[in-house]
Amino acid sequence: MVLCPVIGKLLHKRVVLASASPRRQEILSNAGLRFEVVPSRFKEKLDKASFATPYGYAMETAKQKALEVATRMHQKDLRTPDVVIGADTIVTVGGLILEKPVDKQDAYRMLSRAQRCVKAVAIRHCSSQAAAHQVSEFYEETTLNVSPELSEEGCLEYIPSGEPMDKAGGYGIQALGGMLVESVHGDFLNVVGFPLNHFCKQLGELYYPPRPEDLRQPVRHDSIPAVDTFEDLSDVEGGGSEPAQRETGSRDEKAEVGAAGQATAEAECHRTGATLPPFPTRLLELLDGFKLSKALLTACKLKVFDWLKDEAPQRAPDIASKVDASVCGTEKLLDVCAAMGLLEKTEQGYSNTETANLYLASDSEYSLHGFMLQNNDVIWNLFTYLEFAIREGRNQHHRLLGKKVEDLFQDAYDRSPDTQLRFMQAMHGVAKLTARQVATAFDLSRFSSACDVGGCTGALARELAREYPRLQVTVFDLPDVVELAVHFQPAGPQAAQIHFAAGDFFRDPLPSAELYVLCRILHDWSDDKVHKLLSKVAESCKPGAGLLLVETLLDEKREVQGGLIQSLNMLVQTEGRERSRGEYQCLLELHGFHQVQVVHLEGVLDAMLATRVAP
Ligand SMILES: C[S@@+](CC[C@H](N)C(=O)[O-])C[C@H]1O[C@@H](n2cnc3c(N)ncnc32)[C@H](O)[C@@H]1O
Repeated sequence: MVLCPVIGKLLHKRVVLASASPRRQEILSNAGLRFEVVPSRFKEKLDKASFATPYGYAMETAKQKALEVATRMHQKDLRTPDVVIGADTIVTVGGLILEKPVDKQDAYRMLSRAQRCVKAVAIRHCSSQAAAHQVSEFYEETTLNVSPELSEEGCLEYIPSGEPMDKAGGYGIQALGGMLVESVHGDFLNVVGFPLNHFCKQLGELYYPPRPEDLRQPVRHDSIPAVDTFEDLSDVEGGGSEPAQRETGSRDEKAEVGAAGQATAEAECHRTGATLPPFPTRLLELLDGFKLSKALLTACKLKVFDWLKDEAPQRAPDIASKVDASVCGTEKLLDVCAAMGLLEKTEQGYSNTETANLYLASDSEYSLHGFMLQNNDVIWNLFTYLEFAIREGRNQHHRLLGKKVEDLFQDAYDRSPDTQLRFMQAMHGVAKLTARQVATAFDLSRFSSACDVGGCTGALARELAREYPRLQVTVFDLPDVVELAVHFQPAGPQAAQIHFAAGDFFRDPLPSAELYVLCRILHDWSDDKVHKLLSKVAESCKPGAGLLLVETLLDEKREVQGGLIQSLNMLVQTEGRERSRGEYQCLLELHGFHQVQVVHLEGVLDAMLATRVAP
């Protein structure tokens, strides 16, 4: 299971680890990364004196390792991998790179001082042209403190075990030497084999905008002192009792083998407060997400933001009496709303933020209040059955309502004007936010008539009419929707361009038009019904007619979470699903619509325009 979403970004890429280190491989594959192992043959003979810092030396070595593998693979099978990961490890004391101890005195000198384990990592993003490769690089540094009680005597007792004599830094942390380490400051996995946390953050910076908590731990370049002299490192870090290995595995890898030893179990034994894993802030935020949503929805349901709109700040008891709720409960709710950035809290009391005035008050022009209520009263309840939805692979209306639901729109909701109106308010709020983008995604000026099939309140029709003053738009929807649509139609010059027609798009003829619009319609329905509806639209079209489709395309490059949540939403709520661009393209072509153009809109929607060709 891939827990770290950013690792998932690499799942469909050809990733190569330029290292034979078993510990490094274990850490990366435990994190869910899929990769091939191609150990680098780069000879670690760079002139250390030409680098200002040990970090610089390690970094260049890591980069060269990745480059050597990328080049060799390209030459060998003419297929450059997508990503090559190279790494190099050094251990320093007082700015000097440690070698294997030359004698027991040297071993004692090394053992009795704090050591820094520095791992440099180069992530090479390959293209077919080597010169165009991009390299992201970072290093991670972990300090190992040896127990101050460590006596020369204790140390000298340890040295004859032989362990320190072939390890860079003088001991193996997972072996006997772990007894000497009192604390580890920094990433423990960095010492074991690979700085997984920093690696994920680095990928996150590439694939997602950095989150504030990702930036919390400062990079510590300046904590690495300059180096005066370096010894030849070829014998260092090797776990060096097997010099023959040096040809195939790098000193870096052997350092890990030596350091990591019998990893996990012993790591547990030696774990102290300083070696605890990072606090799972993001995970706990995710866990709390449903409580925050419910607080937002409850504040909307109680119309808190209506009472505070354009008003002077009010105190909790005043609001409590207006919303008919307890003072202690209201105060807690208001405080959470303030923490979420929806209210401002001052000495004078609480007031709406701009966001609340714009979107959460029920009478604002771009109000999402209806959408919030739909989420609170219907979708929330459906999501309590998410586990069943996942197990059964279907929506959960039958469980919520305790009856069989054949047609989502005609059977699922009770068709009382109140619930119908709430649904329409929800659709209206979202449609108003996106209608302008939809209306302007393509040049539609060649059409003189349009039919918005399932056009609900006419929010999109209005924007189409505004954008194209000679366009006549018919909104086609179920009879009870058309009846209530009057509540959403403001007067204005566009009113004369918009007409409503009642009917069932699966059964009744569609109004004739040069352009048909299906906005957020197809994703509600099974493939069978999608074919049925597209056949009806195709039958109603003359050659040259247009079909404007607005949906969330699953495979488009966008902020992933929104599209995927929408997909889950469709599973829980509808008979349908979100589909990929390829799937829609096939559907359109099957029904005689060609020349498909796609425009990505802000948020999760995409618009596709296709032209009906002669059958
Ligand atoms: C998800 S809403 C989308 C509304 C609007 N297109 C938008 O993007 O805001 C689906 C719309 O299809 C309408 N609808 C559902 N089944 C229908 C049917 N059989 N015939 C006509 N309209 C239908 C619903 O009443 C609703 O207005």
